Amino acid sequence: MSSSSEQQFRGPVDSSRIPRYAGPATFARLPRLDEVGTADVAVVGVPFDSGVSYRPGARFGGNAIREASRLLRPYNPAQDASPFALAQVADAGDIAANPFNINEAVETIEAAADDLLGTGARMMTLGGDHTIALPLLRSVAKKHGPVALLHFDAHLDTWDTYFGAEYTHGTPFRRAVEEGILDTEALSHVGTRGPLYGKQDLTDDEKMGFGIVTSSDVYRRGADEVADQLRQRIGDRPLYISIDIDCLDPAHAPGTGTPEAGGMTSRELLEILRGLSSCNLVSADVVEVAPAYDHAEITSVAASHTAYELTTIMARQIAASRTGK
Ligand SMILES: N=C(N)NCCCC(=O)O
Ligand SMILES: [Zn+2]
Ligand SMILES: [Zn+2]
Repeated sequence: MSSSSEQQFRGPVDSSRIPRYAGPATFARLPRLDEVGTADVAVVGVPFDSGVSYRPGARFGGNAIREASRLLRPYNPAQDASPFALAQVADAGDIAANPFNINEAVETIEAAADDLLGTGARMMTLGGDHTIALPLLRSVAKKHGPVALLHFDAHLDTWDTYFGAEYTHGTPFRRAVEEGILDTEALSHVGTRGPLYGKQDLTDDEKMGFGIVTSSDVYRRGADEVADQLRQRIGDRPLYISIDIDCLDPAHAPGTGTPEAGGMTSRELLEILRGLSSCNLVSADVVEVAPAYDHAEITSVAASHTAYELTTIMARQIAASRTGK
């Protein structure tokens, strides 16, 4: 048997031989899951946006991120790692969720996530609107128990209901706390800003256990200090990172459904993520990319690089646990 250090994984199409704009788009031009059998990290799309409260269109986000990811290269200097050589990363295609029935869609997403996690893969999910974080977290918690959550977003997404609906893109984390699937000792929002319905929104959120790092905090304190603080709060708990692309300023991510002025830069987001590379990241999502409002792929490029950093964190940890380091 070959030693683990000699393990070969099928990586992206070689862009020096086949131009990167040729052929169908998978994330980072990686193989499809059915081409490799099983994967350590499964990149999966969830084209669902029936939970939005304002502009629709995030159902097209996953494929826009795949298209924008054609330019990613195999070596990530910021984390000194070649993620696709450290672990098998593959594109698992899309979860087909019912656009006309939110409750059924939530069940479908949870069941499909159970199947993927059941193969031993970690999930790198491309949304879709933020509703999808709830079924993904349910599935992750079945495997790991209540998880630490790092939630990058302009919004709290801990509101109660919209028009009486429990499952929407503004409510997934309140439901998750109610269901006991989050570790309430380690919950943080990052990038929060913008007007709220009332001060009570903040009181409720704090009662649920969330800490808040606003986008102004990131600006004033800097990415390194913020990442240090988050790392201390998370410790070695199993961690889920959920990234609503509207955590970025509309200048950095115009293609999204509920934009708010005064957000983080994409550089700040990527730097914070790199500062979390030692955390036990069990799965992650990038949601709320709505390409109809995008220009020149600004938003989907930012989202593809975000997913690349998250994938790199997971691949490094998988490789380290394989070699026992
Ligand atoms: N973009 C997300 N996930 N949530 C925004 C909800 C904002 C609102 O309609 O009040
Ligand atoms: Zn948001
Ligand atoms: Zn959100």
